[in-house]
Formats: sequence, structure tokens, C-alpha cells
Amino acid sequence: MTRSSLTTPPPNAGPPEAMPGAPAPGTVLSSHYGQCFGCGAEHPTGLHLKARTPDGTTVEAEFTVGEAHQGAPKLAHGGVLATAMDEVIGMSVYLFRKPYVTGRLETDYLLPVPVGTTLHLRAWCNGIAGRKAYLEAEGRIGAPDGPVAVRAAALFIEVNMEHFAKHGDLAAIEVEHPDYEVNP
Ligand SMILES: CCCCC/C=C\C/C=C\C/C=C\C/C=C\CCCC(=O)SCCNC(=O)CCNC(=O)[C@H](O)C(C)(C)COP(=O)(O)OP(=O)(O)OC[C@H]1O[C@@H](n2cnc3c(N)ncnc32)[C@H](O)[C@@H]1OP(=O)(O)O
Repeated sequence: MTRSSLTTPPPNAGPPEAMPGAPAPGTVLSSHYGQCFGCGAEHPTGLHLKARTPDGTTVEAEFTVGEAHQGAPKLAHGGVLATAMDEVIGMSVYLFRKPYVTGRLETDYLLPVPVGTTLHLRAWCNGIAGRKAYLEAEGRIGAPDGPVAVRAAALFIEVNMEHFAKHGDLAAIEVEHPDYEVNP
């Protein structure tokens, strides 16, 4: 992965802490919002990612590129592929049971991805320093050990639930996340 210093963990970064209530190895992770373009089952043309954690620290999901995801004819749009990276990385931060948002997302496109391709996505955390989480993801064509088509490195920033209350629709999130409190 070609990455900038902004997505490279600093020397003082440590491993993520195991949080109480974090999903156990083997857990299928539910969608965080039904209308999410990345994972929402109710979104008509979204990516419909269904993620799972095989080991409690990494996240895997599959994304089959559809007609609604094209840039050039019959090829996936790069921004849609970046969305897949953002989403699977977001799911891997979800393992920490704290709200985070994407601060920076860097993407390498290594191979074109035709419509109909299933990308096998994987994301993991390289370290935490204060509110900053340093994460990485890859998308492989056709199989978990297939050729890498996309790589991403990201900096996610920890926020509190007031972030979503102030800027978005907290009530809608609370319906799906009664476990999160705005003022715990
Ligand atoms: C979306 C989830 C909603 C549901 C949440 C509920 C529960 C969670 C449950 C499940 C979630 C599961 C899955 C989620 C899956 C996918 C999610 C996709 C994620 C997204 O798609 S999310 C949308 C796009 N995202 C935004 O909408 C962020 C807009 N933005 C801001 O809201 C602010 O910008 C913020 C908060 C980022 C920072 O603001 P702030 O005021 O709190 O803090 P500040 O600016 O001081 O930054 C603190 C330190 O981070 C450094 N820093 C900040 N930004 C940087 C950058 N870009 N590059 C390099 N460094 C950066 C600073 O340099 C400083 O570093 P230092 O401490 O060293 O000085």
C-alpha cells in the first residue's frame, strides 16, 4: 500500500483495546443503518455489504459489483470501490464499540473491476493513538486469495454520539443502536 504519513501509525500507537461487548470471533456484524449506502439492506442500489469478523479483530465481506455501480461501461466506478473500502474499514472500527468517523481515506486502484465481479474485502487495524485509529483494507477479485484490485489506508477519528445528534439524525441511529447513549 502506498500511504501517506497521515495514515501511518506513529511510534506511540498501540493495539486496540478489547472492549466489553465487542463481537466475538465468528460473529456476523449487523448493518449499522438500513439506508446506509454501504451496508443498508433497504438501500435500493447500495453495496449491501454483509460483514463478519472471523477472529474478533479483522472484518471480511463480499461486494458484487452491479449495474448501478459503473463508472466506465461495465466497469466499477472508483468512488464506489472507495466506498466499499470505507465501509469495511468502518465495520472493523465497529469492533471497538466506540463511534468513529472517516477523517482520511487513501486508495490504490491496482486492477479494473468489471460488473459482475465479486470483491472479497478484508479490513484490519494497524494501531490506535488517542482518538486516531489507523486502518487498512484490501479487495481481492473472485476469491479471498484472488488478485488484489483495491487497497486502502485510512485514518478514523473517534467521536461521541453528540456528533451524530448535532449533524445528523440521532433518532434514526438510536432505533438501530439502542446500546449507544448520547450522554453516557
Ligand atoms: C456512520 C456511522 C453512523 C452510526 C454511528 C453509530 C454507531 C456506530 C455503530 C456502527 C458503525 C459501524 C460501521 C460504520 C461503517 C461505515 C462508516 C463509514 C464512515 C464514514 O464514512 S463517516 C462519514 C465521513 N466522515 C465525516 O463526515 C467526518 C467529517 N469530519 C469531522 O466531523 C471532523 O473533521 C472530525 C470529527 C473528523 C475531526 O474533528 P474534531 O474537531 O473532532 O477534531 P480535530 O479536528 O481536532 O481532529 C482530531 C485529530 O485528528 C486529526 N485529523 C482530523 N481530520 C484529519 C484528516 N482528514 N487528516 C489527518 N488528520 C486529521 C487532527 O489533526 C487532530 O490531530 P491532533 O490531535 O494530533 O492535533
